Amino acid sequence: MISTEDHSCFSSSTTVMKQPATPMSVQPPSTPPFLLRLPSVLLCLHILTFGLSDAQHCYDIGNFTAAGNYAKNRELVLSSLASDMASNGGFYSGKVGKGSDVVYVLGFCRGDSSNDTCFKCISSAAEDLMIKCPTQKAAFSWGTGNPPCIIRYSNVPIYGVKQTSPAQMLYNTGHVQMDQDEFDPIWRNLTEELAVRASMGTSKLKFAAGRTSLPNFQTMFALLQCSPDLSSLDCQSCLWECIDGYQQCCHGYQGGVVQKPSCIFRWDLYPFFVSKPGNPLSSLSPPTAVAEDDPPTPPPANAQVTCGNILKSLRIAVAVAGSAVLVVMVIVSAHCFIRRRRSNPWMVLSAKEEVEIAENLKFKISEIMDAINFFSEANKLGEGGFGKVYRGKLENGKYIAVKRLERCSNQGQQHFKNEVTLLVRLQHNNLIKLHGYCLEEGERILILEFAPNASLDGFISDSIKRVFLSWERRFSIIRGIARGLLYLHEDSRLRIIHRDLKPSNALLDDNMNPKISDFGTARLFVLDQSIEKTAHIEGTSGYMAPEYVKHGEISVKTDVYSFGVVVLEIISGKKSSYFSRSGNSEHLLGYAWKNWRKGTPFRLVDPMLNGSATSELLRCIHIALLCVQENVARRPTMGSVVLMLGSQSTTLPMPTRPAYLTDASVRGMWTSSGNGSPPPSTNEAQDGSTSYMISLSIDRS
Ligand SMILES: Nc1ncnc2c1ncn2[C@@H]1O[C@H](COP(=O)(O)OP(=O)(O)OP(=O)(O)O)[C@@H](O)[C@H]1O
Repeated sequence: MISTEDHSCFSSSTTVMKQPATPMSVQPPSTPPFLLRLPSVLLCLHILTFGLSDAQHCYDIGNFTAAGNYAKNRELVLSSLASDMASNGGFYSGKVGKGSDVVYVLGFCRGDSSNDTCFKCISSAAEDLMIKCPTQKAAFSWGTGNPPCIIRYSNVPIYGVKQTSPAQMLYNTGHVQMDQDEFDPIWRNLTEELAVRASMGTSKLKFAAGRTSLPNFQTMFALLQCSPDLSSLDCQSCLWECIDGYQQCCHGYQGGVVQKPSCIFRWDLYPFFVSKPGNPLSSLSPPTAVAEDDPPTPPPANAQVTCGNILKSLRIAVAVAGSAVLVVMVIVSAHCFIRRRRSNPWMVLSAKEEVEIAENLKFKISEIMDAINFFSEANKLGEGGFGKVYRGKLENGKYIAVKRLERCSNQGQQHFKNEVTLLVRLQHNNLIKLHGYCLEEGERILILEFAPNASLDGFISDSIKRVFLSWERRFSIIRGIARGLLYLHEDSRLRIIHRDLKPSNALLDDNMNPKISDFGTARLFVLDQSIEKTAHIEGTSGYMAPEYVKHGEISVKTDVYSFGVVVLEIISGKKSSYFSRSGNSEHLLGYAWKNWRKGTPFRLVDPMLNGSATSELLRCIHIALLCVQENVARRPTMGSVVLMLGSQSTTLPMPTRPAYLTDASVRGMWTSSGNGSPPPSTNEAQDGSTSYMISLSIDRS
């Protein structure tokens, strides 16, 4: 359980005095803890003397009379809120009264609260609200409990309404004790991944917490939560604002809190949240959850800044100056605003900009119906595991591809969320663009950039269309796919593993430029994490790396493996499934390896490529074989692949034996494993390849 001292330094000067001298595990071992803490405690006290903002905020939208019905209704709704929440699992939304006297209320506790702490936090916050906002028609409180809780009431409906101001920010006055440039991407990856996870929660709980290791042996912990009534998009944008807001005000410090009426964010270098078996923290990986009995240790010192109130706080701070330390703090705080963009030059969009984009992306169902002629078969481009894809034309003449997800599938719901939340933030010439989405009338529709030449798959498996694939074109497609994957793995704001790279997910625009598509199975990854284990295998036979199929291990190298298979297919003009279908039990990778070993690699090459640049071809076979090696560590990263493809002079290491699983062996493994896994759900494509979805019983230890 979190001690009261943990919260104290952020919110109460009395409890700051009680702050125990327990050394934090996050401090460098060589420095005596009291020396490290001393200046920080001084800072903390100094900052706290200029006054903290209240945990409550009374909105200035009108007053009620103390003897009127609104007052009675408010008292009724607030005094019963704690028990209403206790019986509703920590989140409650309701209303009391009629007409102009109706009072709407909403409350939620932090996801790691116990029933007891939740109850206490809500009860005292409700009481405080009645005292501190005696006649105001709308107000909210972050509570004074630890963990905190949020209450809002208003005379207008608030369920599902995102409220992001005012915000409260607090930061830990200790500084990050490692190279900031090395630290920043790790921080961003953890917080951004948790923001996505939290936003994908349920209508009862949108909460994610986790941790990641830092190169200096410290551990970073973060927790993000939204009011569960928010939509995923609203939740995510609220959390992005918290993350960006923290960066703006407090970049460089070693912990902080950003609280808004609709969402909260906290991070630090010590375990400040509680994980119990069975609560949402336990199921998060990566980052891993903190063990239940990890003692929550207080930070060395903290200070507070109220966002939206920052300038006010700074003015007061200057007024109580006399303390050189405060002046330094002021300068540093002001400096943070300027530093943020400089420290994140690649952070192109702010959270606000992203929300605007998400809003602009909403399409009306009527617009889509007009564009694709009411889902007419004549407009159908193809069909995947989760629904059909149609070609359409918007009123402005622009062509689009409309992906309509099956109505009934839960899995489809997850895929839909995944595609929207990822695609909205990805911008690269080799990734398909998201033009919009539609969620009307029970439909889940993605409006995508239209690729006039459809998928690479259609060219490889069609002996007539394949003629158009000269070696120059194939090589340019290979390089384009490599660049798209590199962007996903290393260059975008997020680390993304695609998990289902295959020729049907490489679409071709009118210049035959490849665009990676289908992010339904894509997975966000934490930067410093090399391997994650998943119990949910999704992908297509022939393209999935063996360690992923057998053990659920995902890493960037699983995509590298799929890339290698795709390159061999492009070079050979044959699908990996071709060999097993033609009665020949040999897999494409086995065939390629055998000929490589025998010194006859050109046997693999599509006869249509006779006379093409042989050294380039040979180099591509070589690179592809490096990508599909059994030894995961030996497979190159996409960064190395792009380099190797771009220069004929880079020396390539010798490939070792590839690993592959035939379709039959995948099926056999899953049906006879006896590991309790259910049989895979499959979707057999016309070409004979099979898409798999299976939940494995894997050992997560
Ligand atoms: N943006 C697009 N432009 C043009 N054609 C497209 C577009 N998106 C998809 N298609 C076509 O629709 C087909 C189905 O696409 P979808 O992404 O739904 O599934 P898939 O990748 O083929 O299979 P799976 O869902 O099993 O991975 C594709 O093979 C392609 O031919």
